[in-house]
Amino acid sequence: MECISIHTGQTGIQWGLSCWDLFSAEHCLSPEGKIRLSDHIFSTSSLRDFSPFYRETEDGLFKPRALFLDCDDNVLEDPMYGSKLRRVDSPQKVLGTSNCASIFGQGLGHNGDAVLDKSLEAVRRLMEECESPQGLIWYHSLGGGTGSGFTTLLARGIAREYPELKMHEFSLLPGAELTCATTDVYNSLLGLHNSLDMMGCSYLFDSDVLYKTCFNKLHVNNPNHSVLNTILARVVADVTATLRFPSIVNATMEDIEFNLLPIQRMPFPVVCLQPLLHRNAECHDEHFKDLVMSCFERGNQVLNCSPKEDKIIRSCLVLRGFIDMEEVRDGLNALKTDKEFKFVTSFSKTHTTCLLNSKLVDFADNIVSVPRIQVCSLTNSVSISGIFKELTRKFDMMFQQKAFLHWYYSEGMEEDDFNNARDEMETLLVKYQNLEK
Ligand SMILES: Nc1nc2c(ncn2[C@@H]2O[C@H](COP(=O)(O)OP(=O)(O)OP(=O)(O)O)[C@@H](O)[C@H]2O)c(=O)[nH]1
Repeated sequence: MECISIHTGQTGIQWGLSCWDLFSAEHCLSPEGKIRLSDHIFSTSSLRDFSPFYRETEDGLFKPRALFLDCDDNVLEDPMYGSKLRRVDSPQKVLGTSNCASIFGQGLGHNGDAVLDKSLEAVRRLMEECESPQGLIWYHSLGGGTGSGFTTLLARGIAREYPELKMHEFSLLPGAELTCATTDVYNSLLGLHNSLDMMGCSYLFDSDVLYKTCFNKLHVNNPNHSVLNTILARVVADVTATLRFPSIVNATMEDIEFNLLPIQRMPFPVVCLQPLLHRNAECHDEHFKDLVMSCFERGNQVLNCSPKEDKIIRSCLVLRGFIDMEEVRDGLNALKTDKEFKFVTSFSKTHTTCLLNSKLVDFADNIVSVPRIQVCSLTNSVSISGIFKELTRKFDMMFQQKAFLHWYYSEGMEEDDFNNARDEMETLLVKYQNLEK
């Protein structure tokens, strides 16, 4: 069951390139796609593990089932990401000539249109190489015009042609620390409207929270995009591990939706990865029980929320590395008996767990330590509604002033597009409110 990854806009491409560095290391592949036999003998992965995320070429190389799409080609100018993107096969990348100036309307409108046909063609080519495609996994920023607007345009086009495909996404919410456009707020809300319409599962990340994680936990004083992307790659590698390696739980995109997201149009689990330490930090061999409990603490999340403080709809833990079963039993018992967890009991009373005996590895440019065991929690919790409330508040402030709307209207968008996105967000907030009662 193959998954095709689609990386849109500068963030989507750069973050994606970091992810593929790590995926390749975990699957014992060289950057060119050759199997590293020496690594492979000692790893727990087998050749059959490649097929969901890699296609085999006629000359025996394993290449990512991935597309790198942008309305401009600025990423080529970046010394590190530019050289990595040049190595990607031409049919797997489509780069236009003008960026969307952080306007959703430009990605949805003429700039997006300019690269739409070639992008759809590239999707068709990758689909033809799949035996049993299950879906698409998107990577993008919600703040950028391409990441929000073009993602929406292309997702609609693909859904028309392949309505049976599942769609999941990794989306970066804008932050103030590393450049931020005033139109970010509109783009994010309009982009989230697309998430509600199209995505079966949407993992959100907050740039500012990641930035603070760098300062406070990794002690990196001046984190650039490359640093943030290696952290994001570590998290994504764990979230996708059940799709990439043999797993009993969450082995398909459909399983993930079934296990984690029982309510329609509420596709937002909160992700947390533990431990997350700088690679040069003194590494304590942490006990599984402590790692699991720390997954629910506010300061360890990738979003500014705390899944434990509000009701949990469903929750799932992905455990990786070499895990002692005694340790696991101990940890899961502590979790089960912790009275602080509040569940929406019509959906769940406890956490689901999947164990993956896949080896944790180092990769190029990585700044995070590689521990013996790693825990990633995926929690569908009411606590994420605080993020949407804050975004809506900022949106309302700008929209009431009609600030910057002419940049969107000149691309053919209308007031109703904004009203509809805002109404959908209100419906979502009410649904969360009702669950908390
Ligand atoms: N984490 C991370 N953030 C990035 C990266 N590149 C840009 N950003 C941030 O993403 C936001 C803008 O999104 P981009 O991805 O640059 O925009 P885009 O989707 O290409 O859209 P346009 O530039 O409007 O065409 C800004 O807040 C940037 O600081 C990256 O590689 N990693």
